[in-house]
Amino acid sequence: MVQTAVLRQIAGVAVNPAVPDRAALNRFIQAMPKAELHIHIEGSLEPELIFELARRNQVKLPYASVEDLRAAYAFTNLQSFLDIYYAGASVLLHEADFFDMAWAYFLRAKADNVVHAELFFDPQTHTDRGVPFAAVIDGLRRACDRARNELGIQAELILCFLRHLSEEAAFTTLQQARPHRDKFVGVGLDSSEVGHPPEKFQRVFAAARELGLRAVAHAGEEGPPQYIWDALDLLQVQRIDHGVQALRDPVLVQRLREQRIPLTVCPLSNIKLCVFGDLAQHNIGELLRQGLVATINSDDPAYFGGYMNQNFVETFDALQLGAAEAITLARNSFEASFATHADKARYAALLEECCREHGVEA
Ligand SMILES: Nc1ncnc2[nH]cnc12
Ligand SMILES: [Zn+2]
Repeated sequence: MVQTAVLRQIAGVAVNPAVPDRAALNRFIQAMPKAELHIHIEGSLEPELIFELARRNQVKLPYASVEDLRAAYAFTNLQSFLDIYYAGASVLLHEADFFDMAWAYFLRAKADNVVHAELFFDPQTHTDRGVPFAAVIDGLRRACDRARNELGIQAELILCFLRHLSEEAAFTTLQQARPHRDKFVGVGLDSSEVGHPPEKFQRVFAAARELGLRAVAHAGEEGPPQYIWDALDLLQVQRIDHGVQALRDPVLVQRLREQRIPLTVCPLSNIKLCVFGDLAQHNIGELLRQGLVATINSDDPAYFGGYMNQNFVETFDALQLGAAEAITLARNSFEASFATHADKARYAALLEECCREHGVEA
């Protein structure tokens, strides 16, 4: 049924006179309310802010200038990116630094009409350098609260364990997080995927679920479909981050479709990290045609060349997607979010209003 509905929508847009050209479609995408569910807040740290914080905190960087740093953003795979990403985060020392980083992201997200955002953060990247856990989470939480009050963006935090580190280190982090339980909604799993399968973190995810936390995990970014199975069965996650390798396993696709397990896909990230050769080869169109609850997200926008709307517009151009897919992706993002029922209803109403204003069939 779901698949039929998607196909009908896709068929509809090809002849939809309400969206006559790419420029009109881009205006609709720009205005469309959307949720961002896969953003590493440390990956929103723009080179300019890295240099400003380095100066403020007297941290020496191995790059002479913003341009020098940007020139180093030529990645061949996930690990080549992570090495630079962790180096960039070394300028974050104080509560105010975490606030400034997240606030800069929220201003950018507002410009893209993001109405709901769930931010990943990597506490171990900071606590391992001696930064107190409280400085990290309090700065981020303060920015989330201000985003809600001043920008109308509902924002939540998801604590990610670094999978290249040990299970014991993840347990220590969960312990540090316990007094701050009310400041974040879930746990995730990120960093180097291949060689660090979900099973390594089965017990720590069980402990997190005991605390009433939601669970998500990166799986099937570079790693095999089996990691997606294991994230679902062993970690009992509610969403899969990336998941683009799922199409290699038709039985897995059937499960994802039937259980409506969302995939938080990040097209520009996948190109920058060489998961696909170019956007025309990206499989997000196919994921939608297969009836999966796929969403579009920016991952690490300061490193990968674009925030939400850039991801949408470049992907839509390359794959010749239309308004029907844009609406499906926005709806999927709300469905996949950890928003309350009341907020989900409000987002749906905003989307309908946007469709009406742009003459697009909802
Ligand atoms: N794309 C990505 N995959 C895994 N870990 C990450 N940490 C930041 N970005 C990441
Ligand atoms: Zn990610």
